[in-house]
This record gives sequence, structure tokens and C-alpha cells, in this order.
Amino acid sequence: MGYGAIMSPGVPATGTTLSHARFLSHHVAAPASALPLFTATLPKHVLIKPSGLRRTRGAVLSAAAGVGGAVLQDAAATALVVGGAYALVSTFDNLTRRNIIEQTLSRKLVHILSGLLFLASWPIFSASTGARYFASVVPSLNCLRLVMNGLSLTTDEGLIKSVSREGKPEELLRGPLYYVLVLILCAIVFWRESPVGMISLAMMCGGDGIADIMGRRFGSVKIPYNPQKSWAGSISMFLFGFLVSIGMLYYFAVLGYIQLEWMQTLERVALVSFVATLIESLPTTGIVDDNISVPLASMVTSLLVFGY
Ligand SMILES: C/C(=C\COP(=O)(O)O)CCC[C@H](C)CCC[C@H](C)CCCC(C)C
Ligand SMILES: Nc1ccn([C@@H]2O[C@H](COP(=O)(O)OP(=O)(O)O)[C@@H](O)[C@H]2O)c(=O)n1
Repeated sequence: MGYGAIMSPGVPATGTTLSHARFLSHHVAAPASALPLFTATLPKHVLIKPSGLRRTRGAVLSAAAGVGGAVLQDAAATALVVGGAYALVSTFDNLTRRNIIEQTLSRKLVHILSGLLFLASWPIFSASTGARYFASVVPSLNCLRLVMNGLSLTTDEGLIKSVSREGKPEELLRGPLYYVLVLILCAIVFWRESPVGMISLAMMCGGDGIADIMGRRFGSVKIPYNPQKSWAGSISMFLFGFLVSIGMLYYFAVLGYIQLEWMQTLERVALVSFVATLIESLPTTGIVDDNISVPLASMVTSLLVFGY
């Protein structure tokens, strides 16, 4: 289905919508001057009587205006969120440079806020089927930024300081890069119709992010099978990941994108949060980054319990 299919949020495409969209995707935007040529190419059985031609012309022109409006809305939303991403990173870079917050905390706050604010921005994109691709441009541009700086092809000191542990450019090619790749995956594959992407980002950004912050500060009692992780960090991840997931699901449900039976949803999200927390607590010995294992575990568990 081309960009021309205008889908209302929260309203699954109907047969009429699809057939209308399919007609438009084959015939849309024939400029008025081309209409006589346009009708000459139509098979006889669908040739439109003059009276019907005016109706169809109106439908085609209004649909083209709709498609154009959706593209403009998505382009504007993309520009706004790209600007927000730059502003977020540079804000925390300034706070770190002025020693208002320490670098480790700054990085974790960027970790928590980037993905959750990106997720929260999804409703400003249009209802068209192409909107998710516009939204994915934001993490894609940041992916390029991370690769260019990680390979030292460019040097954005603010970015490197804000998202690396030790200020080494090559660090950008691991955790941060996996992080934005997960954002792209969730935007394109799950988007606003499925709870899976929402929960996975809530666990990767909110859950895993808070585990580090709480674990470093209050993590004196270590987990028996992994002395690098603590009960404080894991319990914080479970609770905060659960709460942020429910919050995000409620946000998208109130806006009409998803409909959930909430008692069942609470149980399901608790299970997803438990599995993701358990996976995060395992000794990974640096082989598998948390920004891969946590969202992956969340996606698989969410798909199993929600089914879509
Ligand atoms: C610090 C980050 C990942 C490191 O993870 P870890 O090693 O601590 O586990 C996050 C990297 C963020 C990235 C550079 C910027 C992503 C921006 C996002 C796509 C869009 C945000 C838009 C919003 C409106 C601020
Ligand atoms: N479940 C957890 C997770 C992290 N942490 C603490 O947070 C630090 C960083 O955790 P991490 O290596 O998972 O950090 P990232 O890979 O998420 O950046 C750990 O070295 C622990 O001090 C914890 O105590 N318990």
C-alpha cells in the first residue's frame, strides 16, 4: 500500500479504505490537465461517465491533497524530533561540562530520555502508512552520527562525551549504536499498532537505564550469580521498567492507537519486565550488550504474551 493510504489512528484499515487506497495508489495525482489522457488509458468497463468524472476528479485531487498534507506533517515532525535529539545531547553535554551532573549520570539520563521521548513523539506523525518510515529517519540520522564519530571520520566532542563511558570515540559503535538500531527496528516493525515496541523501548530505556543509576548508588548487595550486578539495580529495573511500560501503553491507548484489557495487560507486562530483568542480570562477560539482550528478551516475551 503506497503513501496514499490515509489510516486513522486506532482505526484498522477497512476493505473500503484499502480498495480506495489501492485505487488511488494506482491512479492518484493525475493532474487535471492529464485527466482526458488518464481516462483514455482506462479499460472500457471502468471508463467513468462525464458526471462521474467530476466526482472522481474531486476524489483524486482531495486524496492527493491528503497525501501531500500527510507528507508535510511527517516531514515537519521528523525535523522537530531531529532537533529535539540534538538539543537533548547538547543539553546534557553542557550540564556535564559545567560539572552540574557527573558524566556517568549524564550518559544514563540520555539513555533513559532519548528513547522514551522518541517513543512519546510517535503520535505527532501522521496517520498514513508511511509515517513510521519518517519517524525512523530520526534514529537513522543518529546512527549515521554515531558511526561517523565512532570511526573518527568526524569529531563531535559533545556527542562523544554524552554517550561514551570513557570518552573514546570507538565506544559509540557498541551500546549507543545498538540502542539506535533498536529504535529503528521498533519504529518500523511495531510502530503505534503493537504494544511490543512500546514495552521493549520502555525496558531498554527506562528499565536498563535506571538499573545502572540505582545499582551504582545502592547496589551493595550483589546478585549471587553475578557480582557485577546488584539486587537494588535489578529490582529497580523490574519496577521502573514495568511502570514505564504501563505508562506508555496507557498513553497510546488514550490516544486511540491500541485497545487493551488492563488487568490482563498488567500481568503480561509484569512477566515481560521480569524476563528482561533476569536477562539483564546475567553475566554477559561483555559478549552481548544490554542494549541488544534487554529489548530482544522484551520483544520475544511480549510477542508470546500479546500475540502481535
Ligand atoms: C547513551 C545512549 C546509549 C548508551 O547505552 P549504554 O551504553 O549506556 O547502555 C543513548 C544514545 C542516544 C543517541 C545518541 C541519540 C538518540 C536520539 C533519539 C533517536 C531521538 C530522541 C528524540 C527526542 C525528542 C529527544
Ligand atoms: N542490575 C544491575 C545493573 C547495573 N548495576 C550497576 O550499574 C553498573 C553499570 O551496569 P551495566 O554494565 O549494565 O551498564 P550499561 O551496560 O547498561 O551501561 C554496574 O557495574 C553496576 O554497578 C547494578 O548494580 N545492577
